[in-house]
Amino acid sequence: MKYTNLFEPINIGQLTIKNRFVMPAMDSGTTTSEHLFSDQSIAYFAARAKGGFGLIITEYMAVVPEGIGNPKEVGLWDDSFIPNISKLSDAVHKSNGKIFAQLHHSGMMCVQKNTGVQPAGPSAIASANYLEPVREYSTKEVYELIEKFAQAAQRTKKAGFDGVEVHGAHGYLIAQFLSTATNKRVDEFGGSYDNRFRFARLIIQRVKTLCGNDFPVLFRLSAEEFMDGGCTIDDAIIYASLAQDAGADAIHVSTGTGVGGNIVTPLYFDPGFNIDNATKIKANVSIPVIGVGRINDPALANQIITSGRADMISLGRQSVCDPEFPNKIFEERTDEIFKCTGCMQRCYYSKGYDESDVGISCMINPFSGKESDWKFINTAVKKKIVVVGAGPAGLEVAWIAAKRGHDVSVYEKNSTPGGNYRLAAIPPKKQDLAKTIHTYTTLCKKHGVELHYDYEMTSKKLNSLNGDVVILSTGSTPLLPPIKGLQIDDCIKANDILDGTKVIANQNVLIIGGGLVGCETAEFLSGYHNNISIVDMESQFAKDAVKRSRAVLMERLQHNNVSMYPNTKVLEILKDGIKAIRDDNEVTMNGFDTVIIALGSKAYNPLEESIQANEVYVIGDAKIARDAKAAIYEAAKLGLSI
Ligand SMILES: Cc1cc2nc3c(=O)[nH]c(=O)nc-3n(C[C@H](O)[C@H](O)[C@H](O)COP(=O)(O)O)c2cc1C
Ligand code: SF4
Repeated sequence: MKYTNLFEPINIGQLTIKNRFVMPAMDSGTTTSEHLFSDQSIAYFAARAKGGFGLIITEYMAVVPEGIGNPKEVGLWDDSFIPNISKLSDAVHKSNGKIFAQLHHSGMMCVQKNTGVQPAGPSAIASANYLEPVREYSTKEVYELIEKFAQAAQRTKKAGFDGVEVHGAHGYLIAQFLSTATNKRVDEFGGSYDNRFRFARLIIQRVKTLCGNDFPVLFRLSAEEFMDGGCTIDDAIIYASLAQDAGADAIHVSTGTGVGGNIVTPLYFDPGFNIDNATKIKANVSIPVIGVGRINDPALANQIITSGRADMISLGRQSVCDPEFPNKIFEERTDEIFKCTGCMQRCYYSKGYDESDVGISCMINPFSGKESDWKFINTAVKKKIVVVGAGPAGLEVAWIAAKRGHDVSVYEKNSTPGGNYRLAAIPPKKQDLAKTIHTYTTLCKKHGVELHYDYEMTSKKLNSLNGDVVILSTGSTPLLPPIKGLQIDDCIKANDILDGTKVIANQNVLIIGGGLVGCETAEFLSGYHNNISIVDMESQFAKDAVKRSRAVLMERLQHNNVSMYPNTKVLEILKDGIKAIRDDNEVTMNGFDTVIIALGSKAYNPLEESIQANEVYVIGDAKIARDAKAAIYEAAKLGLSI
């Protein structure tokens, strides 16, 4: 499908951007304690420009040292930063991309341990996140800050940047001035829309004065702040018009604040959820409007641009997940797109897999964030590689090894690839996980991997295949601990529900195990008019889920009237319920039609002992049952090293 409208050039002020794809500001996690971009940060941004993004916006950059929100935030407060940031603009320009710097000050969201000084903001109101006393900026200081913003912009211009984005979103300093929740000033910077906008207006105007009218200025704002007394879309429409009047060349419509949340939204928010807000703003201004928020699909991107709902689309996590998203669309290789699932597991809550795995990356594409480090090097010795199991780990290692020139075959016992990861796509709102598997199999086919399904591997068959290398990625099976009364052969497991083997409707259901699988199975079953209860011996349900996703999942379970019983250790499974210990008391819970087991999984690795190949690797859950993020990372590293 040719999505030609996405590749129409557009002007921001007098600057022409080659297409409609924007990479928004995102902390790369690889800047230095000297407040500089590292070689990896530069390689990371350059890869997105090379992948086709017409406009790259840097992660937020501090206009004054006391405004940093992140201890390693890149600085713009004096000229010494110019050589370092020039390297970034050069790298982006090499691929014909344009680069804007995001000008930032955290205001009341600063913390003293990072800045060394007491946080200050429009009013002496503490951030509910950090609970540190906040000082109110004097009127004189506000005027001084305006000058600092403009001087920072001027430095980016000297460093070859094509424009700046004034960060008026997400509850940082400028947004704090805009928000009725945080601006209670009685001088000319508070009390009315015009006054609350004065700080932003004077920054935009002063940037134009110092940098020239032809130096583009984007204004980013949050369409909704999701906090009591915070800005709503109606406020944002007014501020967007005021930004246009002040001389801004485009509006970037984001959402959320550090306190109200939803700057980065979990998978439960639908793709493109914020575009209606961009459209409302677009109806009230004549400058270009950029929309953002879980845009992860070519057809959706195209629809937004073609229908005129926004002028440009900004892809945060999708650009983390696949730096080549625009090029793959242009070259009609959409099946090869790594589609962001919204899981937040490796980009926002960036927990590396090992000590070398630092900075932003992606669960399904661990090459992201490794631009200066991981390379595909063709193999000098072509090996015959046999992979057993077509879950994400097996498929990932297969396509990477094949791309490097090995002869790779994958054998899968089921008729479809994906293993348990495929089942993880079944609960509501998790459909995008299915595309991960589709992408991996597409890449396998592209690089000549032979895929065999409905193939029950045995040691005899495996040895007769004579692989030089055998990779066992046979996944995991449900954990069934020896609980009294548990019928190992007959019990219903969460996977039986998710794979469609068992259909449970209009019943009283008890789920034993409140991990992510148990909770998501509860949500799935709620759609079949069941009355669900979950028990878990831990005090917290879905405790391993990322914070934001977990919070929304809990809200959704409450909305579905799922009853949750923490601190409940099952002693015995009865015909219609359980006997358990809760808070040192024995309790009986009965009257259930169905009891479902969701107690985790254990490695499934039946073949390792009898293999005769020289090189044998066990990866993913087959080694230790863990999450997909670890399995995929491990598989990618192996694929690059065989
Ligand atoms: C790791 C990470 C860091 C971010 N840092 C910034 C930032 O420095 N400035 C900013 O305006 N937005 C920041 N954002 C928000 C993104 O620009 C974007 O608005 C958000 O991720 C929603 O878009 P998406 O759903 O396409 O990811 C960040 C997002 C992520 C995931
Ligand atoms: S880790 Fe998850 S949310 Fe983040 S970019 Fe990758 S798929 Fe998207």
